[in-house]
Amino acid sequence: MAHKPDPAGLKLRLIAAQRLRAVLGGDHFVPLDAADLPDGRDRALANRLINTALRRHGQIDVILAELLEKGLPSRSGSFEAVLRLSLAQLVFLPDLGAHSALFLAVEAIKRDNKARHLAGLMNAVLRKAQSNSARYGLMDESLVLPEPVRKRWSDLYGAEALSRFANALIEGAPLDLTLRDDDPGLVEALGAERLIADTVRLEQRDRPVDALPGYAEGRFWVQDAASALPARLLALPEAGAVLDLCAAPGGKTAQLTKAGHRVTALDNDPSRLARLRANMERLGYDPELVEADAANYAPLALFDAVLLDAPCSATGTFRRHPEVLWHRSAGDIAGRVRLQQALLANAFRCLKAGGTLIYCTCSLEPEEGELQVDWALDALPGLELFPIRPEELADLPEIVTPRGLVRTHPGITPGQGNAGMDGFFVARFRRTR
Ligand SMILES: C[S@@+](CC[C@H](N)C(=O)[O-])C[C@H]1O[C@@H](n2cnc3c(N)ncnc32)[C@H](O)[C@@H]1O
Repeated sequence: MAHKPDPAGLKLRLIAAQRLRAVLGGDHFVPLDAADLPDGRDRALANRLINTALRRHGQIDVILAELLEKGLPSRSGSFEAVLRLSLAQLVFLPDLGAHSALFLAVEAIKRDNKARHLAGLMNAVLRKAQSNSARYGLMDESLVLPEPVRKRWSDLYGAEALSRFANALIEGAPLDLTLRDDDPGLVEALGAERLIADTVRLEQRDRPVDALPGYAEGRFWVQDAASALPARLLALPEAGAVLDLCAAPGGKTAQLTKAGHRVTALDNDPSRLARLRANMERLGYDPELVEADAANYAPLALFDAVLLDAPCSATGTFRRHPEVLWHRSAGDIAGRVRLQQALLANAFRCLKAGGTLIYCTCSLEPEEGELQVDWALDALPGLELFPIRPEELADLPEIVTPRGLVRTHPGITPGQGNAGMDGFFVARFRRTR
C-alpha cells in the first residue's frame, strides 16, 4: 500500500516540538540551524514558533491552567511541547492562521506513540483556546515573567522597570557589536546605530552574524552593550599585564587586547577556549591562552589587573535566553555564589599590590553582585573598594550606584531608542598590600 505523504508543515512542527521539549527538560535553547531543517523558510517558521513559546511561556502557563482542569497529563511524550507551540501560534502569532495550529498539532501527536491517545484532548483544548484567543491575547504582559521572579525584580528594580523587562522578554534583544577599529564605512554598511564607546547596534535580528559585512575580516565581535562595560574600567595608568579569568568566548579578552594590554586569557572549558582562540585569530589578536581552573590557578608572576567575569545564573541575559527564567532555582544561585567566592579569592591572589580587580556577572540577582562585594571586603583583607565614578561612564552615568558599583538591566537604554541592555553587575576593587 502506498504511504500517504505527511501534510505540509508537519515536519517542521515535529522538529520544533522536539527542540522545545528538550528545552522544557532543562537544555539551553539553541535555534534550529540548516543541519536541523535545510529549508530556510521552514527553519525561520520553526524558530519563530519555538521562540514565541519560550518568550510567552508564563502566559501560556496561565492559559494551560485554565484549559486543563487536571493539569498536563503525565508521561505524555511530546504532548506538552506540541500544545505550547500551537497555543503560541493561536494566541500570539495570529498572522499564521489558526487552522494549521489545530490540524497539525493533532497530526503531530498521532505520530508519537506516547501521546497519540491524547489526540482528542489536544483537539478539544485547542478549540477552546481558539474561541478564547482574543481574550488571551489581551493578557497582562508582566505574566510572561515567572511569579517569584516578578515579585523579586519588582522589589529590586521597581514596577516601571519590571514592565520594561516583560516587554524586553517578548521583543528579544537587538544585536550589539564591538568594533575593532573606528570605521564609519563599516557602521554604514552594517546599517548599525552607534550606541556607546565602540559598541554599535543592529535592530535587524534575523541575519546570521557570519553573513554580516566585515565578519570574516574580523572587523567586529558580538557583545551586548552591557557586557562591554567592565573592560573599560581597569583604570591602569598605562598598558599592563592583565589576567582575564573565565575568558571564553573572549569578548572582554578582545577589548583588553584592543586597549593595548598584555592579556592572559584563562578558561577551564577546552571547547570554549577553542572558540576563544578562533575568535582571536579572526580578529588578528594574540593573547596568551591558558586552560586551567580559575579557582586555583597560580601564575608565575602577579598581574597589574585581573578581570573576573564569573560564571553565574545569567538571569541578566533573559532577552536572548528566555529559558534561564524557568531553569534557575534558588539552589542553583547558591551554588554559583560559592563558586564566585572561590574565584574571587583566587583572583585576589593573582593580583599585585596596587593592582585593580574587576568582578562582574551577567546576573540580576544581588547575591551574585552587590552582596558578593560585601563578602569580598569582609573575607579578603588587603582588598578595598575602588569606586567607579559616573564621569568614567559619561555616556551612561545613571548606571553607577551611589556606592560606586555598576548595575545595568534591560529597562535602561544606552544611546537612542528604547531597546535596553542585558542585566549586568560590575564592582572594582584595589589590592592594597
Ligand atoms: C560568563 S562566561 C565568560 C564570558 C567572557 N568573559 C566574555 O566576555 O566573552 C563564563 C566562563 O567561565 C568559564 N568557567 C566556569 N568555571 C570556571 C572555572 N572554575 N575556571 C575557569 N573558567 C571557568 C566558563 O567556561 C565560561 O566560559
